[in-house]
Amino acid sequence: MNLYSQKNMGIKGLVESGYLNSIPPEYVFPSNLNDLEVEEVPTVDFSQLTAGTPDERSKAIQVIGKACREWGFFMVINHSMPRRLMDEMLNVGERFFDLAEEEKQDHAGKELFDPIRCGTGFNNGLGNVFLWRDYLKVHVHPHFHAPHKPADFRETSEEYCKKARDVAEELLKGISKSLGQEENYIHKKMDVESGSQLLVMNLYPPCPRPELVMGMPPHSDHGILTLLMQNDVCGLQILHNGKWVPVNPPPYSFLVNTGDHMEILTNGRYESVVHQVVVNSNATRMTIATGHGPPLGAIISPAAELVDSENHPPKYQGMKYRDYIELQQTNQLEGKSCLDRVRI
Ligand SMILES: O=C(O)CCC(=O)C(=O)O
Ligand SMILES: [Fe+2]
Repeated sequence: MNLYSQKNMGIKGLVESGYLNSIPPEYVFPSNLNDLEVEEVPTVDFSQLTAGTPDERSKAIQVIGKACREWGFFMVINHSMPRRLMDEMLNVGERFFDLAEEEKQDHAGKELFDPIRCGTGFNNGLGNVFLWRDYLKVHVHPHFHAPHKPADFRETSEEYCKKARDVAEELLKGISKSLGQEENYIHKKMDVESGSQLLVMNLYPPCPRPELVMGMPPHSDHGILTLLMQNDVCGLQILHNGKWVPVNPPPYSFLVNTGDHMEILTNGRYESVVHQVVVNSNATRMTIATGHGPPLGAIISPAAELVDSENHPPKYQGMKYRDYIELQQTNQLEGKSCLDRVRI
């Protein structure tokens, strides 16, 4: 089988084809798994943030602020997304990846900003290493899109994405407060109302030699905030104080992280954090992320309120969000190398 047909088939197709006697060399990824550290990622109780007593609310805001300063990642429990909907979303995602290759090809291999794009996670064709991951990416805000198959994808994902926005907006209020600003501060600065929202479904099939491959290489997310849920299979690792920390989120929680545009807006107070995905030999992992960002045409610079020319001069220059995404996605993903391009 040649590389071309592997790319067309996706990693799921390759794994299920029965051709996989050994790991094709294009998938072998240099290992960085020597420094694993077990640590507890902070947890935010969403119900205390949104419906708690004033005391509970201010404690929740403190937890968020500390998590953003020290981790850039936190788990969210007791949130407003119905469990039923999380199950339905995983189920419809699974059925999307189960579609015949020809049906998925309707959405495959198109341009970066096409509303619906699916494919297999080779490193944008630039690097030589392929990733052990198939994906579907759908632009769901300000204009909603959905693949036409499975038939219930549209209805389920529309409800899910809307409710994910609600959760993200409440968290952004808490984050704004934790910065000492009024609750709609980030909302206004980033024009979240007409902001972009991207739905990403990731499928990581089992791999006979998981230590040789990578689900997703170390990277930071380009937007403001990412909300991630997974089936019951773990694999995400966060780079924290120089060590990789594996994350075990409780069932039905969200794993939330701040992206590069949060770092830019807050002038580095809340940094985006590098994370990666490893795979395993016995179970398929599926994750569903919604990435929340400013409008594609917006240029975000460090906020005047968070800059002071003496102690905190601006650290980043503004770049149109669309150009930033393009820069990140058309270069080989490597840690925070994209953010370095706008660093002053
Ligand atoms: O699948 C995961 O656990 C993380 C995915 C991710 O980092 C991303 O989609 O940016
Ligand atoms: Fe990510």
